[in-house]
Amino acid sequence: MSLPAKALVQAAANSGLRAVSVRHSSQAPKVALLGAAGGIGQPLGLLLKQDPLVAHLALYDVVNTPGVAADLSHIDSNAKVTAHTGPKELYAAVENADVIVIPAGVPRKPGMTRDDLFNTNAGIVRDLAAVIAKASPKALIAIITNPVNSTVPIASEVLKKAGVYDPKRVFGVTTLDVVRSQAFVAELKRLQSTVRIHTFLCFQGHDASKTVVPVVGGHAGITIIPLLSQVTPSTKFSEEEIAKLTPRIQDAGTEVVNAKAGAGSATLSMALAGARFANALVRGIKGQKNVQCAYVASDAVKGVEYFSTPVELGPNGVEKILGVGKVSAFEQKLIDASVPELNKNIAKGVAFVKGN
Ligand SMILES: NC(=O)C1=CN([C@@H]2O[C@H](COP(=O)(O)OP(=O)(O)OC[C@H]3O[C@@H](n4cnc5c(N)ncnc54)[C@H](O)[C@@H]3O)[C@@H](O)[C@H]2O)C=CC1
Ligand SMILES: O=C([O-])CC(=O)C(=O)O
Repeated sequence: MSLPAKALVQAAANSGLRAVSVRHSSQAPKVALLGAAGGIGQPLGLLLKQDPLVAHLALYDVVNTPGVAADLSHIDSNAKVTAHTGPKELYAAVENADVIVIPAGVPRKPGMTRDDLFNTNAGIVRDLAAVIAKASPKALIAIITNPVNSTVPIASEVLKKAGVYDPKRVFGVTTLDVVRSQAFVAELKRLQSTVRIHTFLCFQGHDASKTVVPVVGGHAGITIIPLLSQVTPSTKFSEEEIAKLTPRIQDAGTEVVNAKAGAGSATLSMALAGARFANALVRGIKGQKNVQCAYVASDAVKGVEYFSTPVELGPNGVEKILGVGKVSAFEQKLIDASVPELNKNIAKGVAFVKGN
């Protein structure tokens, strides 16, 4: 691995990419969660309620918010919980928010692609972004709603139309791809390094909580590109392992959709990933710079306007786009193949807003 790439991954590890920080400051961050009563929203609300950095958790949904808020408000952590239901209460939910996390929208069923959600979810994200543009134009916006490759351009276009767009403040959440990659790599390498001493099995090697895998590109199919050449601790993979792991990571969302057999898509792992990313944004706001992979407006890769890479987060959102670093020939091919697919997804999102 090249030195800059190594430094980048090390920086990610050191920056607390994985850990929930417990440092307090005098600021009192407000986090608004839109889609709070859903499959992701409820466990994500639970995790955010327990994040010591969150002072106010504003829960918004079109249904069932009061029950979720009453339930969460009985947890003995410091975050104040407020409930906001229906479009009339959206403004109050997002007003003065530092971070807005959006898992509002429908999930996939078996046989669907993420793009099949576009017709329903594009309008949801557009309408939420329009209110955010008025009520909280400086908030950092973390979009979970699929298809992320298109919903991020949709929100961005709405903010542009309103004259308040700041490319450093709009994020597509790709943390689940990172979380999964870290889980799968650690599992594979832990199994490989299990040794038998007499009758005991001794586990050596990869600790999932210390494995760091950058994932770049976007958040659908071939646009999800795990950089296995940049794993830390430094890890060797055979060509066969790379050929198996890469599509497993790309199709991991579908693996969950199929296993849930019509009952939705990933919710629990996504809640963890969303909470980790929201915590990183809040830490950045508080001046604790840290590195995360996220799908943002980016010039990291030629010919495409939005791309996920490791980015440094700080008080104003994206402080620095760290790029893809040194990649293998295999990974470069995947990056090249992702560009036309991403451009299609981005153009569809942009046209949705401009045509309206
Ligand atoms: N970025 C990622 O890695 C992932 C993204 N997702 C996506 O997250 C989204 C949500 O998934 P789930 O929570 O499982 O779905 P869900 O159907 O369980 O929950 C969605 C919630 O959004 C609410 N909602 C619908 N329209 C709304 C609006 N206009 N304003 C506010 N809330 C609204 C619903 O009432 C519901 O409570 C889906 O689009 C799914 O594809 C899911 C997993 C991973
Ligand atoms: O696969 C889906 O539809 C939900 C999702 O984005 C994921 O789990 O990565």
